[in-house]
Amino acid sequence: MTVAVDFRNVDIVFGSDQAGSLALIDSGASRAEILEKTGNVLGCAGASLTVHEGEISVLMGLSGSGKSTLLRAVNRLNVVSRGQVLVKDGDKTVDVVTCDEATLRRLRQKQVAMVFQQFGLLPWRTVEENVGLGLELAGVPEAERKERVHRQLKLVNLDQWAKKYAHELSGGMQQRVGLARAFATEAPILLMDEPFSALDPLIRTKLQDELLQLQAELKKTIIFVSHDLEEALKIGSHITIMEGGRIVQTGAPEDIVLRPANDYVRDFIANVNPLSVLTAWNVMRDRRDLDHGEDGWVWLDRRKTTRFKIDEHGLVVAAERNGKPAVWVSCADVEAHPEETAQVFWANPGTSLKTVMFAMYRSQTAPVALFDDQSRFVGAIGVRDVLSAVLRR
Ligand SMILES: Nc1ncnc2c1ncn2[C@@H]1O[C@H](COP(=O)(O)OP(=O)(O)OP(=O)(O)O)[C@@H](O)[C@H]1O
Repeated sequence: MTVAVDFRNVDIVFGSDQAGSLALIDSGASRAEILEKTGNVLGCAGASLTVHEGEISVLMGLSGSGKSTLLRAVNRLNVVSRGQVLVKDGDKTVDVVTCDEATLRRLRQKQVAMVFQQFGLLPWRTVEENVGLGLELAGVPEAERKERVHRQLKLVNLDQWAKKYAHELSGGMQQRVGLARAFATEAPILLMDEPFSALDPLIRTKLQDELLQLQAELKKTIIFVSHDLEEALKIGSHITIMEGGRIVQTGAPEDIVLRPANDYVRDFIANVNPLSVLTAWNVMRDRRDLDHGEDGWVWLDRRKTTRFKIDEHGLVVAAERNGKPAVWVSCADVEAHPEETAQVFWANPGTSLKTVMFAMYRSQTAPVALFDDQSRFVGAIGVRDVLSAVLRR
């Protein structure tokens, strides 16, 4: 995987006593202590985070935790006090902290685009003129500019609105213009600072869906600031949780939900429904950890109600439930099957836990088997595995 942005031990201090503040950071001082002793504000401290190409990396945390500060280091809207911010620039890597002004200007025009919370549209310009602003500043000729602007407006379904002014559009539409403006630069890296938080919940959900659809096609690298964990879990490939200027945890959504690093993260996830993020993979027991009997038989559950006979290729050749022969059926077909005990449902590791639970419900709590892409048996999920994941125990 190619690295698009690499934050290495980034400290950002707002104020004039940089040396004094950095020494305090090194001694582990909190933001409040640094403020008291130096009068400076700690933006972020010791932040290390690697963002790979094509992922949506979400920075999450309470207000003032340092998310925007870190984000704005990527295009040097914030000056880094110490550390490196390495940004992929074609075949090279540029340290934004130390690069010269000309390189920075080129990065801002071609590599890194930004989408703001308050849309940041110029009211005296039409939609198309707003979308084309970055291209105009970069000196892109008019004909090419027009073509690129219209392509982007079409992408966000606003081509009919090209000649309107920002105030004639709803909030959701204005933010789509903001997205189109960022896309128009064709920059591979997008910085999004709470882009949807000024919108009402329904529009917000819709724009999140649209962003995911666009991302599936455009495959940008997106660093996205949010203070809403539901949003982070929905759109993030990785989530980084910040507290008081410091990163407290980075991981895939399910890592955060299953293994919160401290009480701060635990408080965040307290109201998250684990079913919205967990997959079969997160809760299964590996086949090696199951009870193996004779002749290739493996028990799928601790209660020993269900077992499979597995051949030397890892394929299932026979199944038994409550001592009687059973068939194995995909979870995807659960609705099509009559409720009966002589069947065992199977899923893939990527199947949602919700689907697995429904299959369990339909089979009087029988365990669910897991098969890989080649139909080999890889593990099983029993009721207890589900309960412990849902109860986070
Ligand atoms: N330009 C600045 N000058 C001085 N202090 C700043 C500046 N920008 C941010 N700060 C301070 O740095 C700290 C982190 O702010 P930051 O905006 O990064 O937090 P955040 O997590 O993005 O919060 P929010 O969700 O409220 O935007 C805050 O205490 C803030 O007041």
